[in-house]
Amino acid sequence: MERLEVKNLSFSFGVTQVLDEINFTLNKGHVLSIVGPSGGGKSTLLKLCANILNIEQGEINNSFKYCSFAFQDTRLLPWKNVIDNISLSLLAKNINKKEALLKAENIAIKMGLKQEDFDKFPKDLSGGMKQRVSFARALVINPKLLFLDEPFSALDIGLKKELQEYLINLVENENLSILFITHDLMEAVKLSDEILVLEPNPGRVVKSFKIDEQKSLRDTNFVYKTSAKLLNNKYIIDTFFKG
Ligand SMILES: Nc1ncnc2c1ncn2[C@@H]1O[C@H](COP(=O)(O)OP(=O)(O)OP(=O)(O)O)[C@@H](O)[C@H]1O
Repeated sequence: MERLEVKNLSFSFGVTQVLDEINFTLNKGHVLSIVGPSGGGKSTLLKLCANILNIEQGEINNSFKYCSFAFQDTRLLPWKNVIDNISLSLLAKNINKKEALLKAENIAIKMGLKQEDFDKFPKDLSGGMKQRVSFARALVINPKLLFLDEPFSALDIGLKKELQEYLINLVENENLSILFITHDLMEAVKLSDEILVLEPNPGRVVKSFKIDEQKSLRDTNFVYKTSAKLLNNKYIIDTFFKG
């Protein structure tokens, strides 16, 4: 079965150790969140898993066939319009231009973009629209593993809910797997099968929580209650409030 396996992973920037002996496994069709305070090494961990940074110590085995990313900072190419930004990853896979454009348009519509937006450049898009484009670009290749780094942080609650529900549908019905980095416990509770708490200086996993409730049934009440319970947990208190 496809999986992402992280074994004894440690990492330093120069003399500063950022991650210390991280271990976890993300299985197919599961969502694993890493939560922790700012500067704790969450983004570094995700970049190592996504092969954006080189591993120094430890091991990462990723057997998922197609992986893609969405970050808080959408990193759209400013000189390309909406559809060209989305279709780029397809063209990189040698899919012919006509088919790539059609696929890009289809996913753009699914992500709530309108035909009149297709020719716009990133500078003419709102933050929410840019994030829709970023998700479309990530999903157009039909990834099996999605790396998400705080992609909902700057979004209004309506768009956040819409994109989260879209992802939950892909996880539950198409076995999408997600490695999700966030400092928002409620987001993690809404989406995850498992939440790892990353204590900073250096980043170490100090606690893991499993959530069994079916994701599509996690309403606001469930998310509030579960988050409130976690906020009373010693490890969460120590990591977020005493760190
Ligand atoms: N390229 C870099 N060079 C040197 N130090 C870095 C670099 N990137 C990150 N760091 C440092 O590594 C530590 C962890 O940063 P990282 O961005 O991984 O944390 P984070 O938990 O994702 O934080 P946030 O939630 O604020 O994004 C921080 O002290 C940061 O200053």
